[in-house]
Amino acid sequence: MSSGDSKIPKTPYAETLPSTVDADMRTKVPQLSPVCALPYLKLGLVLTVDTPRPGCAFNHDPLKVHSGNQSDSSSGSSKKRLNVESPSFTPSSLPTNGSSTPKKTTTISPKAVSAAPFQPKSIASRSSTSTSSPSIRQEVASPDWTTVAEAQEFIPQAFDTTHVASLQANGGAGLASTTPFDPFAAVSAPLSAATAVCPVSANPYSHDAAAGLGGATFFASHGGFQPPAQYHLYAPIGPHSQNLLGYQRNVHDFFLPNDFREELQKKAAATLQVLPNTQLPAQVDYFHSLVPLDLNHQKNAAVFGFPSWVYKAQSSKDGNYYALRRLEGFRLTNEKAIRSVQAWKRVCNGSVVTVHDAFTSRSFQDSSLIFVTDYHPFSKTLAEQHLSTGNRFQARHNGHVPEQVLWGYMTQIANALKAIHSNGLAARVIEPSKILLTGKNRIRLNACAIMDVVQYDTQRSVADLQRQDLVNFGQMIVTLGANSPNILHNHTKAMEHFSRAYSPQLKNSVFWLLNGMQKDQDRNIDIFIAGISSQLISTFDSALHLDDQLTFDLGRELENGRLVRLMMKLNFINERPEYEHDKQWSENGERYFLKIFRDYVFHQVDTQGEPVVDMGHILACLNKLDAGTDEKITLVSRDEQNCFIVSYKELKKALESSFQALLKPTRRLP
Ligand SMILES: Nc1ncnc2c1ncn2[C@@H]1O[C@H](COP(=O)(O)OP(=O)(O)OP(=O)(O)O)[C@@H](O)[C@H]1O
Repeated sequence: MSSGDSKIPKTPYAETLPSTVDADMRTKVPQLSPVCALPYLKLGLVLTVDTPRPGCAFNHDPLKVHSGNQSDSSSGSSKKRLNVESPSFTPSSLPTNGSSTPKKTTTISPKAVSAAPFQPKSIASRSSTSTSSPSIRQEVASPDWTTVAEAQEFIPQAFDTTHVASLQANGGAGLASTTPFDPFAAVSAPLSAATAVCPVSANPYSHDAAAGLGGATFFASHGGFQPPAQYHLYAPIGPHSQNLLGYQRNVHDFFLPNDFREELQKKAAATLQVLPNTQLPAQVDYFHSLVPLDLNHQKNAAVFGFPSWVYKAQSSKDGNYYALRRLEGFRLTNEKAIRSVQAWKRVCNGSVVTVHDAFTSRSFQDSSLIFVTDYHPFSKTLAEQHLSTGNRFQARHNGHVPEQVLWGYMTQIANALKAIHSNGLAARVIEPSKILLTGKNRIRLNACAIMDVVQYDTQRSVADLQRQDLVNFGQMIVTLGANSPNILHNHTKAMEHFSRAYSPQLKNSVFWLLNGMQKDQDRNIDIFIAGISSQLISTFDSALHLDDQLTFDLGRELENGRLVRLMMKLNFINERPEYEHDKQWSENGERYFLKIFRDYVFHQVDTQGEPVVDMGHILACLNKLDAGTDEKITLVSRDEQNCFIVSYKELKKALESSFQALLKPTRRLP
């Protein structure tokens, strides 16, 4: 226990919880009177028992935590306090935790035992022969996978092995068997989609013709035993804490990780930020509450030909927040120019900042062009991150950009360009100050659509502009790789630096992009994407890992919302002043139980009369209430003159009926 204590991270909830709570989640387990013991159903704890007084007060001793099968030979005093006749709680689905102590499995009703066990149909035929299987648990836990081995071999539907063979036979131009495919080293033949298509093969996981419907039949009800949902039992989802035993949890298991929570809160704060006494217009078309996002006041017309300013603003149409980019002093001469934004609204891609609208405005006492895009709170540009422009992040981030980070950026920009080019558009601005970093290594192409309006009359074709995108893309990577905004002024030096600092594959890819305008071979974003496919896979894998992590984090929060709703209900009911100073409402009947139950949950005191602040107790009690368990607790009135023994099941019933009574328009007390 003591070795684990030092590893407990600091509480992220210091502002909402006393500092003792965090460590207490694992170590402070109070001792309870026999009837009010065992509140740790959710935490999987079995407690020592003490009976100091009838009020269910905690006799607080942080070191008295025991599993049901642990013996504490070191503490004679704790043994004395142990009342062996007290019922010990054993969660029905809790693993034995390495203990050899046999567990009783009497929680399933006789009806349930006779019910058919759940089996995927694909293995049903095999296991149906083994009718001598002794228990449900064994059947479910050890399906016979030999049946799966007998199934037809899985072949992805859009992939044909003959395709690989034909490529290899074809001089290895497309796919070499030993060396990785690099289209930038030599002229490459793009993979033909037609050759990649093969007849649809059978899916071994489907068990009938309807399986093509997304496996819906697999999950359909099997009509047998449906175990009741046990929301109050928290299943551990990896990654797991190393220093905790199976029955232990700490407070971090129930909430988002600290840094993630902090990041989200900063984003929320940035979104809600307002600027009082500002000189900015109160209203710009249908936007209000403008907050400038630029880091300095220097006018810079280098990118668009007009000085540009960025503001956060709230829409009065839908109440959402947007980023407004204002081009100062722009005069619209051709109505068609601004209509080109319509095509950009259709570009919906995770690597592009979505464009919503564009209009001219005189709200700034001049003629301005305003672009409305998604607002990404707390973001910064790649220039701010890597090139020491701006001032917030200067010197802190201005180091060598690791190769994997550059590859990550390249795959995301490639993704953006793929979406833009396939919509018949060109980005036209790809440079570090116009790429937003909205999360860790997560970037989005910003300021799209603007050049299509301000340089509407360009004579260049879309194909030409798309090839120019490739060149701009390459230049941006070289600039980032050199950590210098002006490196491109000396082209040879830039290339030398890049070749020294990065792998040949990265260098070849970038050189290929830089030659985008050359007509020696076909160059477009699709060919580029095919060439960096191995990097795409590694970026994809990272994205999957992140997805797993977020799902895990979400799982931690999942039940918290349920508990908050429960607490809301309790507080709706308890101590309503409109009923004759509360007496008629809560001093009688079932609502009286709820009232003193609230004391039992939140207002425990120890033998010295000191408040017990233990979140584990609260979580356990509320979960049992929500589940309506049969466990009984003793509730003692505040004057200690009355004592009630009620089960959580009864309390749950009381909670529901009282809440329903509140919802009735003309409430009549039952
Ligand atoms: N859609 C957006 N959501 C959130 N913040 C944004 C958005 N667009 C821009 N910003 C922020 O606004 C600030 C100014 O952006 P801008 O594109 O003008 O960069 P800049 O470095 O000022 O470039 P320039 O010198 O060309 O004006 C940056 O800090 C950027 O992070």
